Amino acid sequence: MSGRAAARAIDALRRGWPIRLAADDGALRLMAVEGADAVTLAGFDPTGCADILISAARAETLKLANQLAAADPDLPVLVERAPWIDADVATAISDPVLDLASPLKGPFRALPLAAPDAARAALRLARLAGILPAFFVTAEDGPVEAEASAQDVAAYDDAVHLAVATRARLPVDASESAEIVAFRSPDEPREHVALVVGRRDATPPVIRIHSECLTGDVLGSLKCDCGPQLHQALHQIADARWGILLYLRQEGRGIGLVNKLRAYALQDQGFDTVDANVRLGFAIDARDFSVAARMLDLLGVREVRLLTNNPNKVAGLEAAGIRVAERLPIILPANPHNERYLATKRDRTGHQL
Ligand SMILES: Nc1nc2c(ncn2[C@@H]2O[C@H](COP(=O)(O)OP(=O)(O)OP(=O)(O)O)[C@@H](O)[C@H]2O)c(=O)[nH]1
Ligand SMILES: [Zn+2]
Repeated sequence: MSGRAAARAIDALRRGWPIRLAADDGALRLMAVEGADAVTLAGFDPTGCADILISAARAETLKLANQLAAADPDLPVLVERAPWIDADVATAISDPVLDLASPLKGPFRALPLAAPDAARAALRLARLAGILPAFFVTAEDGPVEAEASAQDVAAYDDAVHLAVATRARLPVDASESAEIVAFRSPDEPREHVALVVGRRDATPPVIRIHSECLTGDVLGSLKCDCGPQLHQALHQIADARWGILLYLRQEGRGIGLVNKLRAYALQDQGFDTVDANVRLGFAIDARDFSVAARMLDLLGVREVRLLTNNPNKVAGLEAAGIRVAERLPIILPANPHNERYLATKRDRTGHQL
């Protein structure tokens, strides 16, 4: 297993280069649909017969999902490459944001999937690369820029590889007595940080697990509650005896900034935050809280008082071996732009608001 192989495959996909992805059930030669054009597609697939691999949810929107009585409703779907499907049509097939502007023609035909495990790994790789989960696929051989296996993909963002990179004193607005600790893993580029506030003692710290939200944390977006929650959490932590803010680089609940902004574009079309993620072909929440548990472990913390309204965060942390002695709510007033978002969190993802 090699995180490095997965890192190379992710890099290649983001650049529009072909890769080979192998699993126990077979191998696929893949190129991302995102960013492909007539020239790159002809280079990848000179005979024009590469099929298109998409998520089950996207296949459902395209009325394709029930063509194959699949035992597993989450299995990716292979779309046959009809002669009229060029790079532009493939782009429209892969990107639900374009549905209103360019209604899809069809009819599309689903093909049996020869290597389901490799297909699943491909979709996971797309999420890690922050691209749309859609690929041109050929089963036969051809040139590739990188090769990885499903095991490489699974190992890539395993929290076990995280280690403390460095630490320094960092006085902040909420507390002058704070230390920042940065974490790195060898192959995965996202650098997570912890801010340890106050004087450590034997009591469980008050902690907040905050997932990066560029729009909310930096730009003051009113679409979510992230920015105000971050600042409120820092103050609640500073008011406690001691505490820790974990800042995880899991933007957009783990789908990356660009895909989150695609979800926002779908929300502009009327979908809520849950349906927007699903329509894009991602899980409702793709975050991995074992990262938070690993960071706490490296800080020598086994038991916490967790600031959250999200029962899945409590469950995720406990499943990863951290005892949650208490859940502390963190509730802020809504504004007209995030009212629906907060209602969706309450009604569809079990947030206790
Ligand atoms: N995909 C997606 N991500 C979003 C959206 N709005 C906010 N986010 C992301 O949601 C994450 C913030 O969630 P959190 O506040 O940590 O967690 P939570 O699940 O709301 O739970 P709490 O602890 O109760 O706040 C950040 O990564 C945001 O970028 C959205 O509409 N779509
Ligand atoms: Zn946000």
